[in-house]
Amino acid sequence: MTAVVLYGPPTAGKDTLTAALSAADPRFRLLTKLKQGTGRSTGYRFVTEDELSELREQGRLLVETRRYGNVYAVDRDSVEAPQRRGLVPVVHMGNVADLRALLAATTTQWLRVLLWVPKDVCEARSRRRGDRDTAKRLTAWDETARDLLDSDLRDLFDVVVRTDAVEPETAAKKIVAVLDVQTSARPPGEVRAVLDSAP
Ligand SMILES: Nc1ncnc2c1ncn2[C@@H]1O[C@H](COP(=O)(O)OP(=O)(O)OP(=O)(O)O)[C@@H](O)[C@H]1O
Repeated sequence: MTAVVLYGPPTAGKDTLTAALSAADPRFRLLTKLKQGTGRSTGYRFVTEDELSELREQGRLLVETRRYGNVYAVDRDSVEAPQRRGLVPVVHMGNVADLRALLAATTTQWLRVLLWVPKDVCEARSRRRGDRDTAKRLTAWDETARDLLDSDLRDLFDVVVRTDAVEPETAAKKIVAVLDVQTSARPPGEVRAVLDSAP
C-alpha cells in the first residue's frame, strides 16, 4: 500500500496515531488538506475561492467537503508528490462518502483504517483535551456512527482499531506490519462488532 486513510469520529485518535506512525517509520506524512474559509489552520493550507476553482477545473480536487461554512479539499498533488519521494501520505476522513470518493479518484492502493471510540470515551477525551465545543464533537460522533451503520461495510476497512483498548504505538506497529502486505478487508460483522461493543 502506498497511502493510509484514517477514518474515525472526533477524538478517535487520528492525530495521535499519525504521530505514532511517523515516529515508527519516517515514511509516513500527514497530508495537508486545502481549506477555504476560517478557523483552525493546523493540518490545512488555506486557499482562496479562486484558487480552489482553478484546482477544481484542473481536476485536482479528489474530495471536496462543505461543512461549517468552510470548504475542505484534497489536492491530487498532495497525495502523489510525497509518493514520488517514497513517502506514505496519511489522510484523515470523517465520512464514508468522502472516503469512497477518495478511493475512487486515485489509482493509489490505500490502507483503510477505522479508528473507533465509544461515545463516553469521546466525551471524556474531548473534555480532557479542553475542547470548547464538546457538544458539537458528540453530535459529530453520532453522525459518524450513523454514517457507518447506514453504509455498506463490505470492502471498506482493512484494519479496525478500538483506540480505547489499543495503545497508539501498538496500532502504529500493526499498520506498519500490514502496509506492504496484501490484506483482505475486514468483514462487515467485525466492523459492526467494534461499533457495538461496550467499552
Ligand atoms: N490509543 C489511544 N489511547 C489513549 N488515548 C488516546 C489514544 N488515541 C488518542 N488518545 C487521546 O485522545 C485524545 C484525542 O486524540 P486525537 O486528537 O488524536 O483524536 P482525533 O481523532 O485526531 O480527534 P479530532 O478529529 O477531534 O481532532 C487525545 O487527548 C489523545 O491523547
